[in-house]
Amino acid sequence: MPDQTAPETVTAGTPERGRRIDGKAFAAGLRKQIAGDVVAFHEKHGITPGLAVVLVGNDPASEVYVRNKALETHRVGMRSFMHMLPETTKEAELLQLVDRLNADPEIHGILVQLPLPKGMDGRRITNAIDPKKDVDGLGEVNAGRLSLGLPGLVPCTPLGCLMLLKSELGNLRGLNAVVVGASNLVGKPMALLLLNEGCTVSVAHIDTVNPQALTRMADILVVATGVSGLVGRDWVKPGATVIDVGITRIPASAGKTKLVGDVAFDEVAAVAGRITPVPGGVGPMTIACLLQNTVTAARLSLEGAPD
Ligand SMILES: Nc1nc(=O)c2c([nH]1)NC[C@@H]1CN(c3ccc(C(=O)N[C@@H](CCC(=O)O)C(=O)O)cc3)C=[N+]21
Repeated sequence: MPDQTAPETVTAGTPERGRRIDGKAFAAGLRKQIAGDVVAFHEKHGITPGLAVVLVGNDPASEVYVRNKALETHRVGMRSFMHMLPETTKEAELLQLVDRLNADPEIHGILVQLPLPKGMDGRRITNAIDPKKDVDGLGEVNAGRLSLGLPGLVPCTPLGCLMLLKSELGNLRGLNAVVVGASNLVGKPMALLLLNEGCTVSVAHIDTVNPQALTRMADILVVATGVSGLVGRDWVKPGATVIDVGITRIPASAGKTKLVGDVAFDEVAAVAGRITPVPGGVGPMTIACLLQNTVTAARLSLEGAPD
């Protein structure tokens, strides 16, 4: 269908530039589907999926974010259990809570908000979560499964990015994908997901010499560094699909703040084929995928159980 809003200077045959990928709308559609799955799951099994979110410490931004997760969990008909622990919580107490949540049959998904306060071993906590309830997909079992291309729970942010890419581009096989950032939370699992889809994948990171030389070859460019505005127009191949995972809060006018991504949106939109905005791109997809993983975890809880 022709785009009625396109400027008249865009004629047939001119490649599309800078189309905004609406993650917020996509996430809303996904939530509708999840709400339907939750009803069907309850009708079939008499079980309502439940998600436990644990926040240690009182970072106000994290508190808002954790409350949003709880609201969205209720909106799709699932149960939400919030645990807000003081900054002074001992690692052993947190491990005890995780064990209780592991054993609780009403809880199908467990998420411990990261980063944890200094002195706590995040790896140890993450690994203490039952792999069947690890809706963040960050434990060693699920990370290992992803690296082997086996089914498992996949980290929410990369999963959301992949959904957007598949809905925009269809089959990704053979495309050149470059991931900027190699974190365990986003960059590494993103690279593995793209590899499992048949992309030719490169990962640029903090020690990469001349990352632009790599990124300029990318059909798919995923940026997850936390460095706001890092990626400018000279990093991007004309027509590429750009996914901006970064979210940084910066001061704006009149004492307000605003969110910006790792990609310099306006200048990159002029060369990219499609691009996700910040806010309204990857962020809402992350939460929708968390809800989806909770339904998946509820299904996993039935495995091995009699019908
Ligand atoms: N165990 C763990 N898992 C996580 O997935 C995790 C975490 N810890 N710690 C913190 C980061 C951050 N994160 C975000 C998800 C959605 C938005 C989001 O919805 N952003 C909206 C804007 C929200 C606003 O206006 O503040 C948007 O981009 O449109 C933001 C940030 C998940 N994280």
